Amino acid sequence: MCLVSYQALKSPLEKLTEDEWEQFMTHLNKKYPSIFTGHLHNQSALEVVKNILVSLKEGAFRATVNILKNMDQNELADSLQRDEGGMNSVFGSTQLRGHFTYLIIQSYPFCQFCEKLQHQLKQQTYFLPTITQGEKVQLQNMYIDTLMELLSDKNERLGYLEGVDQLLSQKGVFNDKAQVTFITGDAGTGKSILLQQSQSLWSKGELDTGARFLFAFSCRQFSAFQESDKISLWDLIFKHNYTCPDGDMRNNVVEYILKNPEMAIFTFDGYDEINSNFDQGTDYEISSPEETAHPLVLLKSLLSGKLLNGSQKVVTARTGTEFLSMLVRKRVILKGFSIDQLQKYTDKYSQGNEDQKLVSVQINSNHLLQSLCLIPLFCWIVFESCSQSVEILKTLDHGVTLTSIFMDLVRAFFSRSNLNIYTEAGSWKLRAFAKLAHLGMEKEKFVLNYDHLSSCGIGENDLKVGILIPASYYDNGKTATFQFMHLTLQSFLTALHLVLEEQMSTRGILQFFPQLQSQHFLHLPWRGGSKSQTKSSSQTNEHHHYTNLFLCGLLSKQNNDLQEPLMSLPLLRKKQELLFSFLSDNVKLNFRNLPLDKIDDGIAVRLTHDMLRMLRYIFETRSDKLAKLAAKGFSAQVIKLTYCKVDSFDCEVLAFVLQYQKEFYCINLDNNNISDYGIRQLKPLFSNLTTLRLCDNQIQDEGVAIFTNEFLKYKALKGLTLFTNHITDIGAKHIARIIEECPHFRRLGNNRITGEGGRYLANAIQRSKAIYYVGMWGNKIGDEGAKHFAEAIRNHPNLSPCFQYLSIPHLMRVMVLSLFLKCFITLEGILDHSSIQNLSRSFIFFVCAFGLPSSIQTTGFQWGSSTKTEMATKINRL
Ligand SMILES: Nc1ncnc2c1ncn2[C@@H]1O[C@H](COP(=O)(O)OP(=O)(O)OP(=O)(O)O)[C@@H](O)[C@H]1O
Repeated sequence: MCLVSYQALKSPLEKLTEDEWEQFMTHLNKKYPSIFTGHLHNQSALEVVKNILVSLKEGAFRATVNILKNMDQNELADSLQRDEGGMNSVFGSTQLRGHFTYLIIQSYPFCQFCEKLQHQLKQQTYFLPTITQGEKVQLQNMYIDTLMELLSDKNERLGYLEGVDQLLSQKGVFNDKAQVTFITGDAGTGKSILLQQSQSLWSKGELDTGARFLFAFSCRQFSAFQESDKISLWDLIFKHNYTCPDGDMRNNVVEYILKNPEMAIFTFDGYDEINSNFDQGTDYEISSPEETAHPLVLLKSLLSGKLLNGSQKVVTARTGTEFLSMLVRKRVILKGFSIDQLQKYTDKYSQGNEDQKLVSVQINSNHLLQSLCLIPLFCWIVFESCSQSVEILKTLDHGVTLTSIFMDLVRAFFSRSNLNIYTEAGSWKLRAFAKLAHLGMEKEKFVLNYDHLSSCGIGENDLKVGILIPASYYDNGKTATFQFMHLTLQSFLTALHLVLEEQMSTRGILQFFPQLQSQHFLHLPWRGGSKSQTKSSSQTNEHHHYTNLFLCGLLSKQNNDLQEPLMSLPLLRKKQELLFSFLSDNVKLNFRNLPLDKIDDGIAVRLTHDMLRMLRYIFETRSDKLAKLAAKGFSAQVIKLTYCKVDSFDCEVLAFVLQYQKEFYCINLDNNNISDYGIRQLKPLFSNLTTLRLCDNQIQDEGVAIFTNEFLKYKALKGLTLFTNHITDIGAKHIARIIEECPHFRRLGNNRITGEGGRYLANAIQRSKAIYYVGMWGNKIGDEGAKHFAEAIRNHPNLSPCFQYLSIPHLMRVMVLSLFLKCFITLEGILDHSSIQNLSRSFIFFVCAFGLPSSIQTTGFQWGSSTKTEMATKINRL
C-alpha cells in the first residue's frame, strides 16, 4: 500500500524531461527553500520524493500537484490528483499516510522525533480556551482568519496575508538576512491564537515551509526561571518543553539541527511579558547550544542568530513593544476581525445554540458592541459570558463598555461555581483574586505559584472558578504554577483591587500611570535602548495601560452600581475624585497649547497614539467634563490622527470628545482601521465636518452609504479622500450623489470600482459644474468607464484641461479617446519610473501630437530632466 503511494508521487516526476526536472526543482526550492539544504542538482527522483514526503508529510501530494500545475504539466498533475483521491477513498488517508510515513521514518531516525513533535503540537493546538466547564471547543471549528497586515521596515503597508499558511512564506519579507517574523497587535487581537493555528497547520504539513521541527515557547516561561538558573538550549528544548530521551534519537536530532538550522522554527509568544528585571549584560550572548546560560540569554542569542544561525523565529508581542529592527525579516500587524470575518465568527458561534443566536442578534443590532467585537477576545468574552447567564445577556442592552464586559466575564466565572460576587463569600473570593492579580502585575509576574496564591487567600478549591489556569507544563509539572486565564483579565482584576482595597492609599490607585510612578519599563538591553534612557509613555508596560483603562471604567460614575455593593460610598467617592483630578491635570498638561501646523486644509493639530490613549481613558470614565476639557485643546481647523492605530471603537471615543467641537473642521484619519462600524460611530460629528480623509481604512459600501446620507443632510462637505479601501460600484453610486451636491475634490483611487461605477461617477462629474478634482487611479473602470470619463471631461468648465489620476492603462485609454474626441487634456497622472519605461505607443503618439504635458505629478518620482531625456530618446527611436 505504501509503495503505491510512494510510487504515485514518484512516477509523474520520472516522466519529466531533464529541463522540466530542473524547472520542477527550481519551483520546489523557491516555494520550500528548506527542503533541500545542499546541492539541488543531481538529486534522484527517489531522494526528492523522500525529502518532500518527510518535510511536507500530508501536504506532499498537494504541494507536488501545485508545482506541476504551475509548470503547466496539467496532465501529470491531474493523474497525481486522481491517484491521491483513489488512495484516500480506498485506504483512508490518515492510516495510509501514517503507515507510509512510518516507512520513510525508518531511513531517517531523527524523523521519529519529528513525528512525536507533530503529534504533541497537534494535541497542544487542538482546543481553544473556553470558560464553559467541561465543554471543549476545537480550534479548527472556531478559528477565523483576522486581518494580518504586512508592514515594511519603514512602516509602509505591503498588503495583507491571505491566510495563516503564508506566515513564513516569502510574502512581505523585507530583510532576507534577518530571521525573525515579528507579529504585533493590541490585546486580544489573536496573536496567541494565530501562533496556535500556524502550529496546528505545521503539524498537518499545511504551513508554507519545509521546516521539520517546530518548537513553541511562551515568553512567560522565561520569567518563571530563577535569576541564577542556567541551562543549555538542548535542555530548554528537550527537558523543559519537548521530551526527547537521551541517546541515539536525541543525538540524531541534535546533529541534524546543527547541520540544518533552517529546518527548525522557534515560536515565542508574548514577548511583551518578559520580566524586565533580568539584566544579563548588554553583549552577553552564547553561540553553542551545549553551553549553559540563563534562558533569557538563550532567547537573546537565538533571536540575534548567534545561536543556531539560520533557524526561523516567530515572535509575538503587544503593539508598541520594542524590538531590535535589524533582526526583523517580516512584520505582521494583527488588526482583529474585518466586518465579514466577524460575521463568520458570530455565525459559527451561534450555530445550533439558541442563547448564542440571541447574542449574535444583540451584536448585530448594537453598534458599539459590534465595534468592540471586532477584537476577537472581546467577542469571545461576550459570547462566553452570555452563555453562562441570561442575566448578562440582558445587560448588553444598556450602554456597554470595555469595563462592563470584563465585569460580565468575572460574573460568568463566578456563576459557573454558583457564586455571586455580591454575597459575602463571593466578594471575599473576588477580592482574593484581585489581590493576586495586583501582586503579579506589580512584580511583572504572570506565572504564579502556590505561595503567591496562599498569600492572597486562594486555596486549591478556588481553582475551580476557572479564573486561574495551570501553567505547570512550563516546568514539566515539577512545581504547580498558575496563570490568569487571559492577561487582560489580570489587568482588569488588578484595577479592581486598586478600587476595592481599603488599605491602599488613595494615591496608590494611580500607581500604574507612568507620570506618577518611577517608570518601570520592559527592558532587555538589546531591544534598542538602555535602562537609563527616559522613555515616552507609549513605551511603558502595555499591561499597565489596560489596568489604567479598567480603573477609569470602574471608577466611572456610570458604573457606581457595580462597585457600591462592594465598598463604602465615601471611599468610592474619594477615589473617583482623585482619578478625576489626576485626569483633568493630565488633559490640561497634554492637550493645551498643542503645536499647530499650517497645511493645505488649514491649521492642523496632530494627535499621537499616546493622546488617543488618554482619550480612551476619558471615554471609559464617561465624564462629559473631561471630554469638554480635552476638546478645547483641539480647537484647530484640522484634526490629524494619521497612522494612530485608530480602530472602529476609537471612533466612539473620538465622537464622545469631539462632539464638543462646535466649529467646522476637517478630520484626517488616513491609514487607520476604522471600517464601516467606525463610520457609524462618527455620525454625530458629520454635521461639522468640512473634510474627511479616510484613506486605507477598510471602508466598504455600507460605510459610504452612511456618510453619504449624513453629508447630504448638511452639505458642508468640501473634501473627501477615500483611496485604498474596498469601495465597489455600489459605493461609487453613493459618491456620485456627493459629487453632484458637494462639488469639491474627491479621491477614490485604489478601490474596486469597475466600468459601471465609472459611469455613475462620470455622469455625476458631467452634471457637476464645480467639481475640479477626481482621483481614480488603481480602479478597474476599463474602456467602457474610460469612454464615459472622456465624455464627461469634454468641455467641462473645471476638469478641462486638468484631468487627473486614472490608473495608467485607463489613463492611456482616456487620452486616446480624448484625442478622438478632440479634447485636449493636461496629463497629471500617476507615473513612476517603471511606467515611463513601459510607455505605450499611444502615449508617445500623444506626446508627438501635443508635446510633453505641461504639468506632471508623480508618486514618489519627480518628472525631472532625466525622465524627459528618456522620453525624448523613446520618441526619437520612433
Ligand atoms: N482568529 C481567531 N479566531 C477565533 N477566535 C479567536 C481568534 N483570535 C482570537 N480569538 C479568541 O480571542 C481570545 C484571545 O486571543 P489571544 O489570546 O490570541 O489574543 P492576544 O492577541 O494573544 O492577546 P494578548 O496580547 O492579551 O496576549 C482567544 O482565546 C480566542 O477565544
